[in-house]
Amino acid sequence: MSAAPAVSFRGVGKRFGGRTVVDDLTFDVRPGRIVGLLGRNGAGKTTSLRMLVGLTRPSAGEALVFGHRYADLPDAGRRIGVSMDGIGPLPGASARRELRIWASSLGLPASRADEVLEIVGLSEHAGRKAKGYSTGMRQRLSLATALLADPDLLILDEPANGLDPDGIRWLRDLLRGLADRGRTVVVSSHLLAELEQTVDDIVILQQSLRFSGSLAELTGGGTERLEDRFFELAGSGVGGTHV
Ligand SMILES: Nc1ncnc2c1ncn2[C@@H]1O[C@H](COP(=O)(O)OP(=O)(O)OP(=O)(O)O)[C@@H](O)[C@H]1O
Repeated sequence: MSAAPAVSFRGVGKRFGGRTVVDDLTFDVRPGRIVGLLGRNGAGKTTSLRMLVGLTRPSAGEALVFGHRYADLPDAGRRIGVSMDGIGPLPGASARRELRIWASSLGLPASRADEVLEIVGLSEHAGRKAKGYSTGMRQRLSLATALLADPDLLILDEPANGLDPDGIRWLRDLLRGLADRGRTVVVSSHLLAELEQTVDDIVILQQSLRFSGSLAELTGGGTERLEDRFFELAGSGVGGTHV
């Protein structure tokens, strides 16, 4: 397939102070794929996603969405949906009101707020203040925000955190449905078993790139477990010998 990549990291590096936290990261994400970004705590996943959406400036290389830096991509706010800590509606008003404000800033009709609340299963709680939401409900609200403009590319940092088993299953179906409609999803997660059931492709990051390719390629067509391959490629952890 010759479609231009939805996401390209080209020699991306990031240093904070004198410390390198992302080193020479290069990989592409093809449109219509669900890609799992995998790495231990502190591996540089969030930093990499933040560089992709222009929230952190790379120290080297470039992180591109649809061939452009985020800041230079026309209509970036509508083409790219982001669910990440620190991005999303402020929790002061009701979820519906916050989403309506967000929709308006994207040039979308207010009715879109109720549509995405329905999609993420929050319709019943739409009138409640988001600051009273549970962790899982906040996660759903963050996803609702990312989905508002029905974007071409979704960038989701740990979207399964706080979701119950029903929520995790729902998220999996949601992501698959989006990919079936040609959308691209980049999702970071620690939940290896969950990722194994959800993604097409895997990127393993441990400061530098350890693997980029299809899940099938990584697991020998399912003959090896993702968890085993992860430990082989990411090296031994610093937090102990048991998982
Ligand atoms: N603004 C910052 N200033 C200094 N160091 C930072 C900053 N942001 C991140 N770091 C450091 O960069 C490294 C990578 O952090 P990052 O949040 O990208 O990792 P992660 O893979 O997302 O981890 P986790 O799975 O724990 O969320 C960490 O050592 C972190 O402390």
